[in-house]
Amino acid sequence: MAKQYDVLFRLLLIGDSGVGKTCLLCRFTDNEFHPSHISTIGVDFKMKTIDVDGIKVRIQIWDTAGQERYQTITKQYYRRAQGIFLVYDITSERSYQHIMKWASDVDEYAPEGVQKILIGNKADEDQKRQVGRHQGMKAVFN
Ligand SMILES: Nc1nc2c(ncn2[C@@H]2O[C@H](COP(=O)(O)OP(=O)(O)OP(=O)(O)O)[C@@H](O)[C@H]2O)c(=O)[nH]1
Repeated sequence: MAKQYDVLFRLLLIGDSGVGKTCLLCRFTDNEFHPSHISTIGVDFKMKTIDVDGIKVRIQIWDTAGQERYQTITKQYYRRAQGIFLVYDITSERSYQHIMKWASDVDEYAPEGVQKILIGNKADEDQKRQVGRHQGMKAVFN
């Protein structure tokens, strides 16, 4: 049987509960959006294979629970990540302030040199924005 992919990347979504991590993942893998918030319990993952210049790249994205009570479990997944998305909600100043905490967890638990991307989610809710565009663009990582 032909190999289904050439390279595999393990990516991780982290951020406060309710910022929209699961929704980002569903949009990316299935192009779906669910308006309800069903909190992730522990961790979950989805995969998608994309073609990059003829190379089959399998992306395995781990979706973690933002709730404090699952953090002992979720931190165990940082170790194997090659890339980490740190997600906040532009309508929640609090979720943005917590990015510093999430970033320090990455420094502590993820491999050195892991790639980090900051995502300001819920961009469609601009009228409720609490985090300015420039604020979001300011470097929050070392
Ligand atoms: N308006 C708007 N709502 C969104 C967006 N993304 C997610 N939501 C809503 O925000 C709520 C939380 O989304 P989830 O994806 O479940 O949040 P989560 O970060 O995975 O939460 P936990 O699993 O508890 O960590 C849901 O009601 C979503 O419908 C977005 O881009 N725009």
